[in-house]
Amino acid sequence: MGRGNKRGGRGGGRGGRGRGGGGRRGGEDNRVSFEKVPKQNEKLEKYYNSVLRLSPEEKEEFWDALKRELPNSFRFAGSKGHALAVQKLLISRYIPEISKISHYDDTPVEPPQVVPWYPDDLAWWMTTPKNVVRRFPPFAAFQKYLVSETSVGNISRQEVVSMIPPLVMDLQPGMTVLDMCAAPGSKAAQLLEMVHRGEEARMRKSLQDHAEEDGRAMSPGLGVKMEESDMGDDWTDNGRATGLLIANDSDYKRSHMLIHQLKRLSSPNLIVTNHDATMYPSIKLPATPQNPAANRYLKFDRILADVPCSGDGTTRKNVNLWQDWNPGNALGLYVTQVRILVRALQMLKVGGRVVYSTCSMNPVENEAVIASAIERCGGIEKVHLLPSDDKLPLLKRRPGLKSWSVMDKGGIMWFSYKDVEKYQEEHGVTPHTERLAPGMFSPPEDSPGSKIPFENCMRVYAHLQDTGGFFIAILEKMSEFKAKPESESKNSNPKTSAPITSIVDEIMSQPAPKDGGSVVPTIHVANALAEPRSLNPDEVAPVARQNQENPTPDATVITKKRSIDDLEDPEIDAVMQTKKLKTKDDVDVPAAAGEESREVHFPPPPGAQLGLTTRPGDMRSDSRPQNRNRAGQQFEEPFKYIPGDHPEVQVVEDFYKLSPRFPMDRFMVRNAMGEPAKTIYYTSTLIRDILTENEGKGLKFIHGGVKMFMRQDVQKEGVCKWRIQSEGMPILEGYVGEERIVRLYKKETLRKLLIEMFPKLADEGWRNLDEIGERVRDIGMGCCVLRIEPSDDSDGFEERMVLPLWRSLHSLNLMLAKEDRTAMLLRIFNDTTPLINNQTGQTKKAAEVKDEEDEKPVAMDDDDEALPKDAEEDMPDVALGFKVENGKVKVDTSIAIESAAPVNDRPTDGTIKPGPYSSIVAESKEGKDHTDVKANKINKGDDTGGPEQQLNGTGGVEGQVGSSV
Ligand SMILES: C[S@@+](CC[C@H](N)C(=O)[O-])C[C@H]1O[C@@H](n2cnc3c(N)ncnc32)[C@H](O)[C@@H]1O
Repeated sequence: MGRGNKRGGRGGGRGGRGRGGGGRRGGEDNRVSFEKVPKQNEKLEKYYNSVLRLSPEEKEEFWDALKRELPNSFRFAGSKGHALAVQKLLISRYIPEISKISHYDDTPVEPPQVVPWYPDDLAWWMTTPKNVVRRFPPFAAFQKYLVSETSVGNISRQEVVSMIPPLVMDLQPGMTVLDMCAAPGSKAAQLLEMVHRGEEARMRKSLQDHAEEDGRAMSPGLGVKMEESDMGDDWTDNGRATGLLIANDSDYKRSHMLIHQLKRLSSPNLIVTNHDATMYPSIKLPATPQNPAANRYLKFDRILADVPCSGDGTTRKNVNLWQDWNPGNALGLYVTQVRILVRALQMLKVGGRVVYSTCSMNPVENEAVIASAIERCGGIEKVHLLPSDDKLPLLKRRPGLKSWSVMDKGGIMWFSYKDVEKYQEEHGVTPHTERLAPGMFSPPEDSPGSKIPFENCMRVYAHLQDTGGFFIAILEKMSEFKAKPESESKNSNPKTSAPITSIVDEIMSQPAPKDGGSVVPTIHVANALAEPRSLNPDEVAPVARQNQENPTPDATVITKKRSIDDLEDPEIDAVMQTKKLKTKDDVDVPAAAGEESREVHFPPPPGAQLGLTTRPGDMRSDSRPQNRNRAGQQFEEPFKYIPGDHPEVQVVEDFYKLSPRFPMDRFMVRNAMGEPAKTIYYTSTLIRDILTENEGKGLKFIHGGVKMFMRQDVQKEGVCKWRIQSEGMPILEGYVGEERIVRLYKKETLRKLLIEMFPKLADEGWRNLDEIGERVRDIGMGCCVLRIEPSDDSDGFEERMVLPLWRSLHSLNLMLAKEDRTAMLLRIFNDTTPLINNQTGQTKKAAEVKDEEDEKPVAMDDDDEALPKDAEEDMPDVALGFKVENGKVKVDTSIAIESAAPVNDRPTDGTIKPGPYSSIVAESKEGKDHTDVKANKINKGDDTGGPEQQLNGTGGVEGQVGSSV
């Protein structure tokens, strides 16, 4: 059921969404501004009218479609089972309602429809514009559902073409995957879901298989039949996913957007890094017992290179492109795009695949980049451009271009580089032609490049299925190669090469070791030093980039989905880094005399051993609160693993009666001391190995690990102060002993727990809690696991869920953030009852402050750029101390400890936000007094404060709704 035909652009039909009638527009602002922007650009039209070779009839459809606003699309995210459950609601509850709406203004309303080529009906789109859905009252319930499920990560508002690249990667669970340019992270989220595909079912099966050995009662939900095909092949770790996703972005702020996006998936198999992808560093792996002396480096099974591009496929969303498009944009990006793709191919395993994608239609950024990268990596014997026609058969697309012309900055079309050379012989290099390079042109007929099967690429145009424009190519590495230095490639622009380039080229062209390890960017600067010296690519990169790319205004092009403001940051950072890296102290350690090639890349900065790390973005080895560099970037706290026999781990093991089959050697903390202070994280083994092996080597790891336990001040002896976090729950709950389990079967009981915070247990209050009343009355204080079991009962659940519960002295509380409670109430009960907070006055007040903060606007689309509301939360922990002086709690920023307060309550600048502290005067190290904060009582860990405040009043709870393992 192709939607393209239904709405088919072509100037006919309704002329696209929102065009019918002349009445008042439903969504004013955006739509009006969309319609106001003149959709003409002479050069753009001239270029694509020529280069795409569309028939006159198709040209009309093409331009019509590009001028219409984009359909409203979304994807059900998370594990397949859970995504399908949320999708079912759309079908059963909301589509029937929307079907009753015939028109808004004069425009007919179509209910959402399935995107035909997306697997399992998990992607949907609708013609009614977002603004209408937001504001037209009959859509209110549907809008609430969208907002609520988006806020908890069950729905991703993503443009449909942006969903394509992950789908053609053939990513299997267990694989190692790199997303080189990942922010804001909608594709990375898809990739991470694929890394975890089948995990839920496998873990259930594994628990089932070991129930007897573990001496655990089986939950009814665990016995359900599972399709073998849903389980995948990743069995080596008791069903837990063993694969890995590294999501990277060179822009520090954007890499934190990425954390925000991906954190919702609570994956212990994820690392976020912040590197320039053109020189992505090699990642070391631990030596094997068989060959302890050999260096091993991580190579990837799959890499996504969704590179920065001119974005001219997004005119339907970024309407200003009509005004801003300029042929120089693509020319400015080509070099970076080729470098990213070459680096991707270097870091692949033999047999591994790179998917290269852009939202540009320009062959200079697409086919030309593919051809240039293949040429530099040794030709089509080394790298295959794979066919893609077997992928997503219902997706309408066109094959890649076999030949194309290039438009220079002035709008002149050139058919070959020979013509450019001839022109330049006569006129010299002009500003319009200076950026043209041989590799931007289609390979000459007699060259090896002409054998590249460009038709294997996918070109998606707006008019084919009413989408944005996109380009996708799948490349497979056939054997190892030594990449040609850029300066030796006949495709590069000879006029923009600079001597330093060869240094970078040499770094980037290191051959991979035969053992399947990866390239170590090690080079020798023979003339400069008596002994060979290794250089850190970060040292030379920005210089090389500047020399080579010779930035002009064109170099700061509009990369897709980025505002001009956003663009300035990386450039500034690069310059700042360049300046900084020129200092002697940052120079790499010389290799030992006589050593052939020492693999010292990204050395620990001077003083790192002493805990005095100062380089921007390095993993910090110190714990000083001096946590920002001049560019405002935060330093990262180190990742320190704690041994399984650590006393705190032992306490946890004992309190929760964890099965001995649970791996206790994957707990990690983020402070230099390596001591559990506030949060204990959990990661997969591979992530542990990577974070440990590369510590202090200059890799910019900015996120890794799932919060598993959070410290809680509890006054009663014998109560474990480590409460389970909802994001860690799916990983742990199957291993928790019966002593800490509460089973719930009735929807009505859950509804009470969701609506009412801190229901009282004392004074017979437990009687109101139906089937769990007696159990929660009798269970010991502290954290427990609430298992919501499915049953056939009319008041029973279809889906199994597991949630953390806190038993206080006199009350009980579900450890869920407010938006999670609200989303669950809506999803399970279609209930919008306001929440009741039984906290005492002061605590409640703090809760309201937090609620107000929650109201701040958030990006509604996962493709959108707005900094997420909890971006600050995503910032690395800041180590701060507190001291009591004259009866007042003061901040001592010189003390390097992890605070017991939730991270989002902790001051980062010497000031204090309302949090679980006493009435506080915050004081910075410099002794400056800050505003007196009306805050909560000191955390007493009881009904008068403590855990509840941290959970609902003042933040500290994040995570997924209804972990469903
Ligand atoms: C097209 S966007 C990526 C969109 C992303 N894949 C997604 O699906 O949400 C390109 C990204 O590349 C980043 N970028 C630009 N130059 C880069 C470089 N040299 N290395 C790594 N990332 C880069 C930009 O900050 C931007 O976030």
